Amino acid sequence: MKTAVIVFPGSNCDRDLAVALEQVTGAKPEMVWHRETALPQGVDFIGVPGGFSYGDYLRSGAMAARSPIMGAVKDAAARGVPVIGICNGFQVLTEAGLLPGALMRNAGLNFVCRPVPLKVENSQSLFTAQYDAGEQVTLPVAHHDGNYQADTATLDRLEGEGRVAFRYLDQVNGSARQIAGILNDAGNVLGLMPHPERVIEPAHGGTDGRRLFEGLLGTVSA
Ligand SMILES: NC(=O)CC[C@H](N)C(=O)O
Repeated sequence: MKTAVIVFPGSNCDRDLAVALEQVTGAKPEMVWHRETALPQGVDFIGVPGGFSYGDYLRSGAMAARSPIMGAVKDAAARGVPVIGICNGFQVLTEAGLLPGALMRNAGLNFVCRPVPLKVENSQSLFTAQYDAGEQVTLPVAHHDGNYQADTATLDRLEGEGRVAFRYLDQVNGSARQIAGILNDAGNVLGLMPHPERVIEPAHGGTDGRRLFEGLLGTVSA
């Protein structure tokens, strides 16, 4: 399986994601610098990592969404290649129009950095097939712009189409309907604020993130 991790100036979770992908797939991902215009031939999975791309200037993810590589990411997503955007990656994917809504400043205006309990709302997606529906998991968050907002019609559509993948059990950042992660309409793009790549082995203090990557292994052809 060929995986790729996009790297922007200011990304800081790219290596954590690379380690997670290597542990689960057995192969190192290609690290793709934002100035590239093409992805590795035959890429099976694309990760857009967390961090502070372009220093979060303008709006978190706004400048990265306009990087040269994002054209290729959009083309791959349109072909059905699974794409995950974690934290800043989620912000990039909304800014790029690959996911609806926006990540606003946290309601409490604080940077929130702690493990949070979540409910797996959809266990049928490419990314969540290894979880049980309604299962509670704990994943860490670390962000100041995690307050997911969209208009009511969009929120209703996300709920109605089973596109809310993860929901916070507690109020963490002011997100509408406590949404922590959403899918695109085709189901091959996931954006989530919590960091599954930070809890993949017991030494991390938890392993609840590992099954997300293992689920992909089972659904993406080798
Ligand atoms: N960990 C991250 O990806 C941080 C995301 C983003 N820059 C924020 O603070 O909201």
